Amino acid sequence: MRIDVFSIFPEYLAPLDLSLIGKARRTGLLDLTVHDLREFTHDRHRTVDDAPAGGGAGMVMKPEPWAEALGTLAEGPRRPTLLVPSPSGQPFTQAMARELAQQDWLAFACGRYEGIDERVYEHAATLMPVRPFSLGDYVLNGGEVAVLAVVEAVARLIPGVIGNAESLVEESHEDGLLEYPVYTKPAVWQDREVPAVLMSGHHAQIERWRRDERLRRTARRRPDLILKLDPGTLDKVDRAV
Ligand SMILES: COc1cccc(COC(=O)c2cn[nH]c2)c1
Repeated sequence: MRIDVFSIFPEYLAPLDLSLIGKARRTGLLDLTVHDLREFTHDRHRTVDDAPAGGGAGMVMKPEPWAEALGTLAEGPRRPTLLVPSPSGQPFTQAMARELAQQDWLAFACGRYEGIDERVYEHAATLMPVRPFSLGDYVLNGGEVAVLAVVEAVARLIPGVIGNAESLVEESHEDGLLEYPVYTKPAVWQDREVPAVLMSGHHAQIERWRRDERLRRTARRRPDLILKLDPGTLDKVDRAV
């Protein structure tokens, strides 16, 4: 997979050189490039923002640098999907992560200030699919932190990026339920015991306990997810409970 990220703070994306994502880049599994948006400005001050039309607080990102930057992605016939972190974007979910992990080429535009001139979205949409997305109902100072999260959520689903693929099988939100509680040694810690079933060696009982815990935890913390479960999952869990 190829990934291009455009930001006025490229150093914010330095964590993508670390750990499993860094290794995937070094081994060629992931072809990730971070671009400084200011490379696409031509004035002495490398200006990327200006006052909002209609007044109001803050600044808005100018269209020209973005158009030039995104234009470099449209020189050939192949085009990326452009993802734009934004408080007014479509909620990012594990399902979206799975969908994006199937793509060959993703691009990310990191907004700052009050946002990017709306005409950039309109112009970009004539060149490639454009998908504003939100990590949640809160406001960050810019898109870089959201890009770190989404690149990690997507890249870890690419075969070979994380070692043991089986840990991808049972994952939170894979089937709409939250994950069961996990334990490790010691068996007793500060007078707190690991649930006996997990020490029993009875795999069927352990599996049933884990399904029960996933449903219990989801009902308690995310009742909204219970209502969205597809019938197959509910039946499976019903049989288990
Ligand atoms: C596109 O313009 C802007 C402007 C300001 C901040 C940002 C960064 O995104 C978020 O703040 C966000 C993403 N998910 N939830 C919040 C983008």
